[in-house]
Parts: sequence; structure tokens; C-alpha cells
Amino acid sequence: MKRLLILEDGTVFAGEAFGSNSAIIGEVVFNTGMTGYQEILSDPSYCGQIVTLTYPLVGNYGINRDDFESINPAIAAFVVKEAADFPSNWRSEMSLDEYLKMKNIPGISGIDTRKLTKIIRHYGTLKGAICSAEEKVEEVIEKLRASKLRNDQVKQVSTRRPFPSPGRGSRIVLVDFGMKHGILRELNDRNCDVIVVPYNSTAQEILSLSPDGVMLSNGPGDPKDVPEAIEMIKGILGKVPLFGICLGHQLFALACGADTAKMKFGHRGSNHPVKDLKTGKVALTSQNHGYTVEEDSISGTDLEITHIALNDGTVEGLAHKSAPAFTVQYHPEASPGPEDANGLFEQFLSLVETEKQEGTVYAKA
Ligand SMILES: NC(=O)CC[C@H](N)C(=O)O
Repeated sequence: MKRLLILEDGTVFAGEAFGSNSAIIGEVVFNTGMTGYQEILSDPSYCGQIVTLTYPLVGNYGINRDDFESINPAIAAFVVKEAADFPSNWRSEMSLDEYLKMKNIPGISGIDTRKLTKIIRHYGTLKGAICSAEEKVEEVIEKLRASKLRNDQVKQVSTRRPFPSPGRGSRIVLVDFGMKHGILRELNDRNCDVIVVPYNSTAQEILSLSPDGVMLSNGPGDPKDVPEAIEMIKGILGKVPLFGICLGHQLFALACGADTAKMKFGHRGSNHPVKDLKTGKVALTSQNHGYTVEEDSISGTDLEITHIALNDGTVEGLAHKSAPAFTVQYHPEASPGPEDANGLFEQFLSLVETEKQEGTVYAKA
């Protein structure tokens, strides 16, 4: 069956339908990772986005039990050059097509995804529509141009209620803005006593759980669409050690008086080089973001830039000058992607230990 991907600039790509039959509108973004499609399609930070992969063959190792980053993917659609019909891997339980049908996510294959990526790189991120080949193209373009994308993605993907993931180690409250399972996995591996809480938890609610540390998760959309989280961070800053990842990093920056902006086409892939400004070391990192903390907005705040992206010089890491708090724009949980930055979890937990021993946390609470 034929299916179309139509961009708001008027470009029409015709391809083959796979996955579910639903017609959708979303923001079209590209990811350059060569593997990791299962983690990508289940990463809640892609909520509402039509994701295309520049790597041409997708689905060849199938879908397995272990590599999900959420239970229910929030991605709007998947666009690939070739979707493998017959996956081959000992872990594979179903094909990409079967999985997308099960989760009601449309896919389109047979697209020149590198051409599509060049268009996005040239114009910046665009809105797009996935529809049946029977639709009238002009009408779809008109509807697409007039459409307004949702801005409540964090609310859509965050947990409704707090839940525990018990351990005997440090008590970490993980604020779920659209948390990837990888973050919880890393904390569980280190025996943390984790409590996952909704995105709109107040500072008081979080502090009442007596955390040794608070993690601010990744998540979809524009950080400025989550003002309640910015207020919450202001209320816990300095009272408990903080570690933020991606959206958590952006929200932390906003809470400290810095600013964020939308990037032309963002960073999405698993080989983004990031430089640690203190050590000079470069790590290859997994990334998925369309917004960035503006470098010019840092002066005048109590923040310092700790990491930068080597591809474009944008801010990739921040630390607070006096409070025990640091954040990164990339993904140290590395799912998918290189594990170079995994040590940041140790850095956070040793900060938690130091603060616990010095008693500063509760002294300030
Ligand atoms: N992965 C993330 O947390 C992404 C953060 C934010 N939604 C952005 O696109 O920049």
C-alpha cells in the first residue's frame, strides 16, 4: 500500500506503508544513529515527532524484550529507507512492522531519508504529515500549515502517580518528565532507593520524601512549556544534590536564570563528540534534543559551562557555582549509544555521599 510523507514546505515523498494505518501530523526530525532503532522509537522525548533515520536499513535485528526505553512509545511516526521484513537475531520477538501495528504507530518506507535529512538541515525542523496516497496533496498541505502542534507532551508521557523502585542505597527522587528506562536502570544498578514522581510535583512534595539526591529526567518538547517544574527546581536547589539530563538540564538552566532556544535541527544520534572543559577529554555521546541552553545567557547567573559540543560549540553541561548541582544535555545512560559518559552517575552518587556526610543537605532543608 502506498503512503505519503508531506512536508510543510510542499515536498511530497511517496513510499510504502508499514506499521499502523493512522494519519498523523508531527514535527519531522532525523536521527543519525546506525543502530538503536528500538530505543529511539520508545524514547518518550520523541513524543509527537515523526522520526527519520539516516541509516538505510532499519528493523534487521527485530524488536526484543530488553531494549525498550518506555512501555508505550510516544513517537508519532517512523520514516525509513528500508524496513526489514525478516529480522534475524536471537533476541528478536517480532518485526518492526508488527510492533508498530501493535502500538498504533504509522511507518513509511522506501523514502530517500538522506534527501529528507538534507531538507531538514537546510530549512530547519519542519512539520510533516503522514497520510494515505489517496489524499489530496494540496488539502493536506493546507491543513498541515494551519495545524498547531501540541505543547503538553511532558504531561502526556509523565507518570500520573509516584512509584517506588526500592533499593538499600541512597534515596534518589527521579522526576519523570518523560523518563527513559535507562536512567532508572542506571540508578537501580547502583542500588539506589528510587522514587519516581510526576513532572508537576512541588518542591515541598519532593523534599518531604527525604531524598539524598534528586534527578531531573529527559523529556519531550520545549522546556518553557513546563513552568511548574522550573518553580520546583528553584525550591529544591541548594537543599539537595541535583543531577539533570537533557530536558532536566534545560529546566535547571531556566530555574537558574539562563535562557533556552530552539535549535535549527537539533542533535539526534549516537556519536556526538562532547568536550569536558575541565579535563579536556572528549566523550562520544548519545543525544536527542531540539532545544539548547543559550551560551550568552550564562553570564550573570551562578552557573558555569562544564561541557561543550564539538560539532557546533553549543552548551552540553552546566554546574552550579555554589550549590551541589550539575546537568548534561546528552545521555549518560547511553540507550542507545556509547557508554563514554556513564561515569556521570558515579559523579552524582559521590556528590550525594559527600553532601550526606557533611550534613549540608538536611541542614539547609
Ligand atoms: N531528550 C530530551 O530530554 C530532549 C529535551 C527537549 N525536549 C529538547 O528537544 O531539546
